[in-house]
Amino acid sequence: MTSPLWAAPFRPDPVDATVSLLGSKSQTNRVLILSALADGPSRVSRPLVSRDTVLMADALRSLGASVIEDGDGWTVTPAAWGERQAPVTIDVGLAGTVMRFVPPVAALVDGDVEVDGDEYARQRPMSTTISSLRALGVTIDDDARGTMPFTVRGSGRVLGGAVTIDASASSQFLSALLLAGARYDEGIDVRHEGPPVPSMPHVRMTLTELARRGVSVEAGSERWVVEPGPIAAYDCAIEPDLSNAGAFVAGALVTGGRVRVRHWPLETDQPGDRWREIAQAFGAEVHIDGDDLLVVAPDTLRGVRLDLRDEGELTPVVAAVAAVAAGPSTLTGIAHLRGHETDRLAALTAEITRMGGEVDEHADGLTIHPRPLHAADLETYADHRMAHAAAVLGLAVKGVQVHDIATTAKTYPGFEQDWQRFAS
Ligand SMILES: O=C(O)C1=C[C@@H](OP(=O)(O)O)[C@@H](O)[C@H](O)C1
Ligand SMILES: C=C(OP(=O)(O)O)C(=O)O
Repeated sequence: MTSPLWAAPFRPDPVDATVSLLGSKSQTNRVLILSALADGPSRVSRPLVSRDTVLMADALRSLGASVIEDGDGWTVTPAAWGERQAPVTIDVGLAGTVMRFVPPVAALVDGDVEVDGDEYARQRPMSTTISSLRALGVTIDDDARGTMPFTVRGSGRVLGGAVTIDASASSQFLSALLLAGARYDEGIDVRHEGPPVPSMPHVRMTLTELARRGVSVEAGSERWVVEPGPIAAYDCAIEPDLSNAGAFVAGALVTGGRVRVRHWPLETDQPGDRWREIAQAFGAEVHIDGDDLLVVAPDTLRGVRLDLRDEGELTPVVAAVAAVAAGPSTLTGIAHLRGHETDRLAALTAEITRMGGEVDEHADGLTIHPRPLHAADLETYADHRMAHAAAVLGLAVKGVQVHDIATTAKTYPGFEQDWQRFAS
């Protein structure tokens, strides 16, 4: 590992901080996709501008849309879908939302669109994207391994109609088809067959954004029908990212401190809203104060038992808190995390163990037994949330250094500076 080590700030006494958050990655990338498919220009206020969302904007530009930065936001003008276009390659980085949401849109271009990404992105599951698009009439060239790179050979239109998928490895397979489906000739009628779909709040976020743009969707528990038709242009402001809020809530918890998170949305589809319940499960007091969230840590953190199937992306930071709690914690429902930025169950086990902790790794979760932890140099596996988890552990344990803290730029440019301020 060649990147410089970051000395994580250690805070032996309670933090007492107020934090404001950047915009939501998941909402920004949905809004970009839908604006690019809409029937006129849309303005996006306070978008997240980070690696994942810039990659999305660039991908949509490569497909003919325009995304122009102005003031505190972006104006998105749709592409002329269906027109002939020279071959392009889209770089998805390590962004699940880009690798899963863009191919169903790329199929609306008349031309070849190659989809590729970071080295580790080439290991993330993509077979459901490939097989579902094929079933809907799209030609795709791949090497039959169910991963990137592959080429979508669009003909300018997609027939659409009924398709059965297994979205148990990622809700993004389902969201992707729902986002583009209204622009297919027959719309889309998706049925899920298999173990439960994870991250259902993210699917609800997809449905909310579609409803705002006048798209008619019949949503069941295992079947979703999107009528063909226009997607209305829509101006919106992006909510603060509540999953990224988790690091600060966790920082308050592990130091026995308190944090005020500004502008916590009172109604939201974001899975990060569950931090209110998670903090309480660890023993904290949680209040909504005006439009802020206030979290006051207990003297002693209780161990927790949490099913995180719906909020899998919170797991690394929850696990970091669990590692310094007073009793054991069990996190379940998260087998799909093995296909995230890295195999997060293996990564968390390795890094907590590296600090002297004890973790039982299960097929679909973790049991974390608190042990006295010691300093260590923590790996982050190109995973922004492993970096957040490392920062939280470093706040609680003196001498932690973190490899590649810059990986946080995936969803949070400026994380190091904000964390330093929070910790001081
Ligand atoms: O649709 C989205 O914006 C996301 C869905 C979830 O993916 P999985 O269902 O693969 O967990 C989540 O973990 C990811 O960070 C963002
Ligand atoms: C799983 C995550 O990201 P992605 O959108 O790349 O899947 C995440 O942000 O925790």
